[in-house]
This record gives sequence, C-alpha cells and structure tokens, in this order.
Amino acid sequence: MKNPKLIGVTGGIGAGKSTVCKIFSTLGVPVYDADSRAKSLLHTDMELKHKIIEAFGEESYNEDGMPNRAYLAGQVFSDEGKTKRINSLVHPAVGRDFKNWVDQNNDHKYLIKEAALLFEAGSYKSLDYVIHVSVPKNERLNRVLIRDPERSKEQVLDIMDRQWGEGKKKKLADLVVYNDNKNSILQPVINLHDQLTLGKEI
Ligand SMILES: CC(C)(COP(=O)(O)OP(=O)(O)OC[C@H]1O[C@@H](n2cnc3c(N)ncnc32)[C@H](O)[C@@H]1O)[C@@H](O)C(=O)NCCC(=O)NCCS
Ligand SMILES: Nc1ncnc2c1ncn2[C@@H]1O[C@H](COP(=O)(O)OP(=O)(O)OP(=O)(O)O)[C@@H](O)[C@H]1O
Repeated sequence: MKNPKLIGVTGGIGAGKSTVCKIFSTLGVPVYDADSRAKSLLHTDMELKHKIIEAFGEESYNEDGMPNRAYLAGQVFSDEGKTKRINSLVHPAVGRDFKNWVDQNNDHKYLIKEAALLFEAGSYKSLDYVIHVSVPKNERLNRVLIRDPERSKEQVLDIMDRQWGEGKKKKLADLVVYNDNKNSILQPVINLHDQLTLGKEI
C-alpha cells in the first residue's frame, strides 16, 4: 500500500475535466469520475433511489428502472432549491463510493477524482490538491452546445448558474490549468504527473 495522494480535477461544465483526465488515464493513473459514478449510483444504490423518488416523484425513473435524466435535469437545473436537494442526496452516496474506490486502488502513487462540484460540495477538503481547469464561460458554452446537441443554450446557462464562478474556484485551487484557445493542457498535465510521481509538492 502506497497511501496515494488524492488529487481533484474540477472546473465548470465544458471546461475540459474529462479531456484532462483522459491524459492522466493514458499515463496509467486511475481516475474516479464522480459525475458518471453519481449517475450510476442513481440506479444501483437502492436507498438513494428511494430518496430520489420521494423527493422528485415516480417520473424520476423510466419503466426499465433507469433514471429519467431529461426529467431530472429539467427539475434540478432550473431551481436552486431542487439542485441543493439532489446534491444533499447524491453527494453523501458519492463520498462513500469514492472511499471504497480509493481503498481498492491504494497501490498507486496518486489518484485522480474528477468532479464538477468539488468546491460547491465541500469534498475538496478531503483531497491533497485540487486542479481547476479554467476556460472563459462563453467558450465553455460554445463547446457544450457542440458536444450536447440535446441541450439548449438556456439549459446550459441554467447549469452554469448552479455552479460557482471562475474567480471563486481559482482562489481555492492549488493549481489552475488553462484550456482556452491560447494554451495547451498537455504539457502542464505531464509536468504535474512527473512531480506527483516523484512525490514532490505541487
Ligand atoms: C440531474 C442529472 C440526472 C442530469 O443528467 P444529464 O445527463 O442531463 O447531465 P450530466 O450529469 O451529464 O451533467 C451535465 C453537467 O452538469 C453539471 N452538473 C451535474 N450535476 C450538477 C449539480 N447537481 N449542480 C450543478 N451542476 C451539475 C456538470 O458540469 C455536468 O457535467 C445528473 O446531472 C445528476 O444526477 N446530477 C446530480 C448528481 C451530481 O450532483 N453530480 C455532480 C457531482 S457528483
Ligand atoms: N482545448 C480545447 N479546444 C476545443 N475543444 C475542447 C478543448 N478541450 C476540450 N474540448 C471539447 O470541449 C467539450 C467539453 O470538454 P469535456 O467534456 O472534457 O469537459 P468537462 O469539463 O468534462 O465537461 P462536463 O462538466 O460537462 O462533464 C468536449 O467536446 C471536448 O472535446
């Protein structure tokens, strides 16, 4: 057991967290994708499923038992109170799941937790370092509209309103990686990997 350092990768919707994490993954570093895990827990964690139905109604799940994501997105992203409600149900379940995952991957020098809401959810406090992937809001909007053709501009702006702004997150981050049209993320990520592999501080 190497008692791995825990590194968070965060950033607003469309910043490029998954893109950054693909590089870490290619370098052989295990990545915990909190957003995907959260979605998976919505149907595999029965206690969570019951709580979601209690809070948002039977329509929260399709007939095949899978979450009705479009319905849930419509519910939670347009209403701050409802975002808080789903977060208060999902985040503790993700926290437990992440702990188990760390225990299963503890033979690495460091591990990555990718999550959109590391700061908002407070879970950054249990990590060693947090990397914030930064891209101006307009550029993120453009990228998400290309990536997610099913979302309207208003829906993406609603999601952005549910997340903290760039300034607040940059202040809390240990390192900011710029993924705008002027900078490449490749070299900063490789440099970081070298530092962490050698056990150096960020
Ligand atoms: C409401 C759900 C079912 C909608 O699913 P859908 O496939 O439409 O969206 P997806 O999960 O891909 O989210 C799109 C983007 O929205 C952002 N986002 C997701 N959940 C939240 C949230 N609770 N608050 C703010 N932003 C969020 C992220 O940037 C994410 O990448 C889903 O987002 C969900 O289960 N959210 C609650 C879980 C959660 O908090 N996840 C994020 C951190 S663990
Ligand atoms: N430097 C870049 N230039 C242009 N497009 C990019 C760049 N980096 C990432 N993208 C694209 O932007 C989109 C958003 O990136 P990605 O999915 O990695 O973001 P994310 O932060 O994981 O988003 P989300 O919070 O929605 O999960 C993707 O389609 C990705 O291919």
